[in-house]
Amino acid sequence: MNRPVPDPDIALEAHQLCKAYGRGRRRFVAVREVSLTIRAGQVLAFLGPNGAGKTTTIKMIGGLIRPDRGWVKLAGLDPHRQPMALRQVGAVLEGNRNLYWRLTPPENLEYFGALRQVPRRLARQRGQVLLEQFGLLEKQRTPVQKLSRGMQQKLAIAVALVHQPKLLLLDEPTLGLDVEASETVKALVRDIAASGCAILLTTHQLAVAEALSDRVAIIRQGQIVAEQPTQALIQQFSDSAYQIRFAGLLSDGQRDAIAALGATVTENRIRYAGSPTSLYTLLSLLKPLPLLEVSQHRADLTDVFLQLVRQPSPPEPSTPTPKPDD
Ligand SMILES: Nc1ncnc2c1ncn2[C@@H]1O[C@H](COP(=O)(O)OP(=O)(O)OP(=O)(O)O)[C@@H](O)[C@H]1O
Repeated sequence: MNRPVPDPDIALEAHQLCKAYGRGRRRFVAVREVSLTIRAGQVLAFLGPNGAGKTTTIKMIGGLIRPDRGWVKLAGLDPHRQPMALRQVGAVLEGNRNLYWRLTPPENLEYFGALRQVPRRLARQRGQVLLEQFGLLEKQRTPVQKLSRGMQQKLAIAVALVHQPKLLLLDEPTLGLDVEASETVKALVRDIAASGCAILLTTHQLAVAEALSDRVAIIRQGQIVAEQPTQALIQQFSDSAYQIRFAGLLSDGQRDAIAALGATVTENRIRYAGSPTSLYTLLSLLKPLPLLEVSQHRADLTDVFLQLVRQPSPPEPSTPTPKPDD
């Protein structure tokens, strides 16, 4: 049988990953049948409450822990069987852990490049390009420990890119940064994706996830409960009804005419779920009362997230068979 040819556009494919910790009565299933796909240039926000299974999933993707069941492909290679697969991935997982504090930015880029088998000269060249792109050229001679937190974060991301991975794992990229540094890092993340690198973003900062992601996957108690394009998911949770706020008192005639259009009046508010065209008819019925607001409720990712993670618990599926090395 012919082997399927890997799709060069797919940077990450995780298929039905399962992982349990502990044994016997202490056995705990942390991740159940999690599947994720990220294409080149896409940003997937992987969200979930504390303890939902994000880190466990990411460790399986990064080849750090072996799944009990399921498989991972990084640009078509399995990180648990083909060590070359790990060259396809860059990671900024725990703050500034991937930096040497006594070394300068170019020395860090060269050192970590060498660890990833990038020839020294090439690492130096790429390092200069990255330092320029990330606005760090003027700090070339400053050891990392003397850089600001925002600069350290930018450098950590640059270091994760020096071997030109196809997938970047990015954990809380803007945590602890001020507004300006956050905006700079967000712009860089967009540039990295635009250059074709796929990004798996984990964060509890849902506004950042909403601003950066093309797709969102939400995990809860080890299971994916939503996986969709970000804007489509938000739209699904948004209310298309109009809210109209006015001042003054409605006459009985106005009330009847408004009710006849299917709108409901509560004190000085009207809720109207009809067509945008007949909205104008409704607004003209309010004349001459002053209009204070006409709006539509649009959900944000926080509304979506809270609704999804507060739903009643999913049913317990059968757990995977424990492995001897658990
Ligand atoms: N080495 C381990 N041994 C036993 N249980 C573990 C281990 N690592 C994680 N767990 C448990 O697995 C579950 C998932 O943990 P995980 O770290 O993957 O969650 P998370 O979504 O990354 O959480 P957070 O947002 O708090 O970082 C938790 O209940 C955690 O206690």
